[in-house]
This record gives sequence, structure tokens and C-alpha cells, in this order.
Amino acid sequence: MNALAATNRNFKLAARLLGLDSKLEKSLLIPFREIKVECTIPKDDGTLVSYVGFRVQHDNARGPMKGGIRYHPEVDPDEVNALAQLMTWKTAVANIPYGGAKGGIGCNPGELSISELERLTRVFTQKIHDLIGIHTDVPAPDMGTNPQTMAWILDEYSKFHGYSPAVVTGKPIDLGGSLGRDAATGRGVLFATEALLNDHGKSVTGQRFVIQGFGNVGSWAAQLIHEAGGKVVAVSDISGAIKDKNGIDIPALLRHVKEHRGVKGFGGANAIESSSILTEDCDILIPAALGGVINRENANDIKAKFIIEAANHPTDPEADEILSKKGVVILPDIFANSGGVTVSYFEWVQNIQGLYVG
Ligand SMILES: NC(=O)C1=CN([C@@H]2O[C@H](COP(=O)(O)OP(=O)(O)OC[C@H]3O[C@@H](n4cnc5c(N)ncnc54)[C@H](O)[C@@H]3O)[C@@H](O)[C@H]2O)C=CC1
Ligand SMILES: O=C(O)CCC(=O)C(=O)O
Repeated sequence: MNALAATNRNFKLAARLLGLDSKLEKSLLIPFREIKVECTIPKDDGTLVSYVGFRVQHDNARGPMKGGIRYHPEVDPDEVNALAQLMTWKTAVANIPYGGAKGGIGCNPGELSISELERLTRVFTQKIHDLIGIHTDVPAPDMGTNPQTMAWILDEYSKFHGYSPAVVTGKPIDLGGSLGRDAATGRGVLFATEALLNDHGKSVTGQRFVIQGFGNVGSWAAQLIHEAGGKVVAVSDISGAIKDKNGIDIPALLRHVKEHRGVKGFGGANAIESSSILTEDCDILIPAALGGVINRENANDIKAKFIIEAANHPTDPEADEILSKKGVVILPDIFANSGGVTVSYFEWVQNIQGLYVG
């Protein structure tokens, strides 16, 4: 099932449970605005290359629309629509005064130089600057983007509208970013996991974790789980997958990833097939990369008793049904990964106030 069909289905199920009026249900399914722009840039060798950029603004009933910008080859309108809708539900669940939005560019950031990424980000900002803003729509990092990307957006946006640090969150600290935003989504994943385990009379200590994705969210989650006494027994990223049933030395892995830009080749663990990561033996599975990765093809083989959705929509509805019959407890994305947007809110509030201490 594609991302939007899955997200719509989940929303309709929730709407029925809430007894939501059918006209309201329909209105909440239709996005406020969908933006699609052409972004053409010169590559470093002078040749021109064109990309398609999207921003979907889903709903602003509770406040300015909020959500990340993703750079990934699989970005498409359905995916961005689904992610924007999830942001509306996420900001409501976290009870912060925002609506939901999401953006993206269909590109492979790993194949672009820093200067190409800067040109692409600036062109994208030029195309959407009139439609985002401090009180309308506030972007942030997501997959394939980072504080540097936010700095370029802020700089380009400010050329049109004057210096406006609150137009993006997840910025570098020197430009008005918040201490702790970088770790916030991973830290929220730890807090959510602790709360769930507590409800089941358990704690993180000694639990065996498998994490798919070792970028911002996955690597911070691994580090904080390791510090809290959890045992991370397998990890994967786009470069490969590794496993150590006695627990991976996460600080050593972080040093390896910094140097080699991926988990592949880490000497302190055994290499395994990336395709087997989700079905590795563990107590708790944390998907922290792409959507739709847990589906009817692999749901029956999942051994974890708990799934913490650090990624957005990692579990397909068909897998949800299979896993629920198996008694697997799933902590949904709109709760489990809401730590990031919560700290984004504090960053935005501080930028609007212009109040900095120290
Ligand atoms: N950055 C944030 O604050 C938030 C991110 N999320 C979600 O968390 C997920 C991860 O986002 P970030 O960590 O920010 O992205 P990132 O770009 O920092 O890291 C993504 C990671 O996933 C890995 N990856 C990509 N394709 C893969 C594949 N096929 N198999 C295994 N690993 C793969 C990459 O190698 C990288 O390690 C996304 O679903 C995102 O929407 C959710 C809430 C907030
Ligand atoms: O911090 C933000 O505003 C956005 C975070 C995000 O994109 C997400 O929660 O999926």
C-alpha cells in the first residue's frame, strides 16, 4: 500500500473510533495546499540538472504548519502528502500549537557536492519563500537534510523578507538553533521506550535492541539507549548492516561512522545482510530510516515484542494487522518520534522572542 493510502486508512480508522463527523473527516483528509516546483541548478562541471521539489501544507487549524524537508531519491507527491498529514496528527498528539507540513526534493544528496546541495537548497527556497514563513509554515531537517541545509534556507529566505531566524528550526546553534535539537528525536525515542516498558513492568536495562538507520535519529537513539543500559545487538544503514549478540560498542561505532560515513566495515561486529535487519532476534525493534519497511513480506518473521516507530510510517497497515495478531506492541510514529518537533517548538519560541542568554 502506498504511503498516502496507508496514512489515509489509519486516519479514517481513528476518525471512526472518535466518532468524527464525516464532513470534518473529509476536510481533514484534503491538504490545505500542495506546492510543486522545478529546481534547476548548474552542477560543479557546468552542466544543468533539474529536480522536482515539493512542500505540502496539510493543516493550520492549530497553528503555523510545521515539518521537515527531505532530500531522497524516493521523494514523491504521495509520500510528501502522507508525511505532511502525519505532522498534523503529531503536533496535536504532542500538544504543541502547530499544524502539519512536509517538503522534499527527489534527489540523492550523497551524489551531490556541498556546493551543489547549497545551490539546490537556495533555488528551492527562492521558489517557495512566499509560501513559508514564521507564522505560516516553518521547515526543519528530515532525512538527507541537516542544520547546514536550514542555514542556507534561512539565509536565502532572509534576502527576501529580512533576517528571520524563526522561519526554520534545527538550525546551527550560532544561528539561533537550540541546544539539544540535534539529539531531540533520538532522546524522545528513548523516553517513549522507557514509558512503554514501564507500563509492561520492564526497563531499558538489558533489553536487546535492533535499529534500522544510523543517521540523526538512529545514531542518537543508539547512543542514548546504550548509555541507559540497553544492549544494541544489530544496526544498519544504507552502507550495510552489522550484528553482535553481546551488544555493539556504540561509542566506537559512532567514531567509525564519523570517519567512514557508514556502519560498513566496523571491526567490532559481524557484517550481516541488510535485508535481514528487521527480522534479527531482539526484544525491541527500532525502524529509524524509511517508511513502509515493515510489510506483509516480513511481518510474520519479526521476532521483536515491541516496535518503536522512530521513522515516519515504517509499518504498513497489512503488517500492523499481522503483528497485532502476534501480540507485538507498536508505539506509533506520531508519538514515538515527536521529541524532534517538540524541541523545534522551543527553538521557534525563543527565536520569535529574540531572547538569548549567555
Ligand atoms: N530528523 C528528525 O528530527 C526526525 C526524523 N524523523 C524520521 O526519522 C527517519 C530518519 O530520519 P533522520 O535520521 O533525520 O535521517 P538521516 O538522513 O539523518 O538518516 C537516515 C539514515 O537511514 C539510513 N538509510 C537510508 N536508506 C536505508 C535503507 N534502505 N536501509 C537502511 N538504512 C537506510 C541512512 O544511511 C541513514 O543512516 C525518517 O523516517 C524521518 O522522517 C522523524 C521525526 C524527526
Ligand atoms: O522539527 C520539525 O519541525 C520537524 C520534524 C519532522 O519532520 C518530523 O517529526 O517528522
